[in-house]
Amino acid sequence: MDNSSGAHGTSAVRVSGLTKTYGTQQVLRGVDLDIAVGETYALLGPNGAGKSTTIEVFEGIRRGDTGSVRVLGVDPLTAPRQWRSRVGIVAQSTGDLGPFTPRELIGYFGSLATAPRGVDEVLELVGLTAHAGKRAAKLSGGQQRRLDVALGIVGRPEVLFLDEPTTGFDPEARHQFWDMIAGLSAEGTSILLTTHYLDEAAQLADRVGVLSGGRIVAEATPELLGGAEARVPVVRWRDVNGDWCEERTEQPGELVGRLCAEARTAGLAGGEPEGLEVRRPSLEDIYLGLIAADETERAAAEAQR
Ligand SMILES: Nc1ncnc2c1ncn2[C@@H]1O[C@H](COP(=O)(O)OP(=O)(O)OP(=O)(O)O)[C@@H](O)[C@H]1O
Repeated sequence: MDNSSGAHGTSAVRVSGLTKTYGTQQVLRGVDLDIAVGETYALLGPNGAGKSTTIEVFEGIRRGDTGSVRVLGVDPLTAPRQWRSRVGIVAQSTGDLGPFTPRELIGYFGSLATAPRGVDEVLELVGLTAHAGKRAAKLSGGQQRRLDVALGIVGRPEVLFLDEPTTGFDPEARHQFWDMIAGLSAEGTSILLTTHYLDEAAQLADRVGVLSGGRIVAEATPELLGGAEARVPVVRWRDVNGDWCEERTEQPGELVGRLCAEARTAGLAGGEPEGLEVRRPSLEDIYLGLIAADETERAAAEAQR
């Protein structure tokens, strides 16, 4: 059924020109995405950028206005019933799970799938074994989120959509989650996740895309996002007057050597420039820079109208 061949081989998700307007607010202005089978893709963007809207269109629970959407080669809106069992969904918020326990819920969701994972295996994968018999409503926020993830993966989906999956997780749970996702990815699962944690995107994603102003404004591997220029190290120090100085340079060692020589000449204690630090911009710095640049560009375009 899936014969769509994208830039990275066969596509798990292939979207072009997706637009969506709520009332008078145009949220998506032409989203293009091509996620390969087996790829893990992190969709980043500020609050309200339209990440959940995009994912909901891919899940077939929301209708885009225009554009072409194919998930596993099929239009989610007209997909046959068996397509659903090939797609796993972890929405941003889950409804009331009633009086049931994780074991019962995982068992029930698994019974709807053609080749489900075992209930104990799933409980173990999401770290809920010790809470398998508690009522879902009595679980902590982080434990309920783990249960959401469990219900999304029990059917052994080929494509997994995760909308802010680790919100509310403690650091240990996030690391366990990352290991679990790495395992699913190694099994060949295609994964699209949204997250506000840039370390999570760097850890998990083969590629990241930045959604801003209704479009994907940057897309690359986490190591290459924003280009080489954005990764130039930044040297910060206080000058002899105590004022903060900052310089971006490809040769931080050379600059530091010069600053040390100047500090010695000025007779500073130990010949050390005060407050000296050399930093390579993190993925978060680069992401924030891309968002700020896009907002400035859009404001300028708006002002010219
Ligand atoms: N059903 C709806 N009706 C009207 N407006 C909506 C609806 N759903 C979302 N919106 C609006 O569309 C915009 C995008 O929302 P969306 O939830 O897709 O963003 P998001 O990138 O997922 O944000 P967040 O990071 O906060 O989860 C927001 O301004 C939101 O208020």
